[in-house]
Amino acid sequence: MVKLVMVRHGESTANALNQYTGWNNVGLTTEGRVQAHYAAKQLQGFEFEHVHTSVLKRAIITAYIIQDDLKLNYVPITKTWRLNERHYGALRGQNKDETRREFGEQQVHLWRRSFYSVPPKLAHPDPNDGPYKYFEPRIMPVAESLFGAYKRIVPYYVDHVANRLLDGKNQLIVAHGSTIRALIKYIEGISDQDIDGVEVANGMPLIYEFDDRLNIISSNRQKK
Ligand SMILES: O=C(O)[C@@H](CO)OP(=O)(O)O
Repeated sequence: MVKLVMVRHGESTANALNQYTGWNNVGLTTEGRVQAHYAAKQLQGFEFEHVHTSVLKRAIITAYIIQDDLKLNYVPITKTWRLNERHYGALRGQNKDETRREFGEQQVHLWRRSFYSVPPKLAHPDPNDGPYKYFEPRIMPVAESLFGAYKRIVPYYVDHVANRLLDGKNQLIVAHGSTIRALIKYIEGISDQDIDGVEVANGMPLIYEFDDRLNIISSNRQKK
């Protein structure tokens, strides 16, 4: 039996302001740090061979807090743009309630939770500097549906996480709401329609136990 644990970062400053975040690189609130420590507390005794996170600091800081609390700072960590949150395009930085008033509840729900809906696009991609400067410019999105994010997330999971699980080594992913929704969809084989109802809370470890062919033996995911 091998375990995969996925944790959404603790509350970010943008979460606290009810803003769309996506690839905006915001930090954790005090409450977010508390949630990261709480996640570690839930994972006492869990040992993992590798940590996977995004290049966004809210996830990286959460991962470091968990590693530190579990005294597993030495475990290798990979930071990859492929595990970044879904890119929210021109919605990023906007208040979610204000967009509900402007565009209606239904449109906002589609942007936030449907598999194929693409949020309004940026006129131009951001410059690919900072964490993205060694990647070819075409990786920079102007907006992503969950499907768009899924297409870049799942290949990373297959090549860098599933192979290690198949080798019997526990893995920890510390990432984002939509990144983890995409992975839940892939791992559980959830339909394009039903992924709409899947939510991921900040700092609550999602634990899967697999057999040696990566069939799910158990999971603590609460289903509606
Ligand atoms: O703003 C975001 O990037 C995400 C996660 O916080 O929000 P939503 O729940 O709307 O996908």
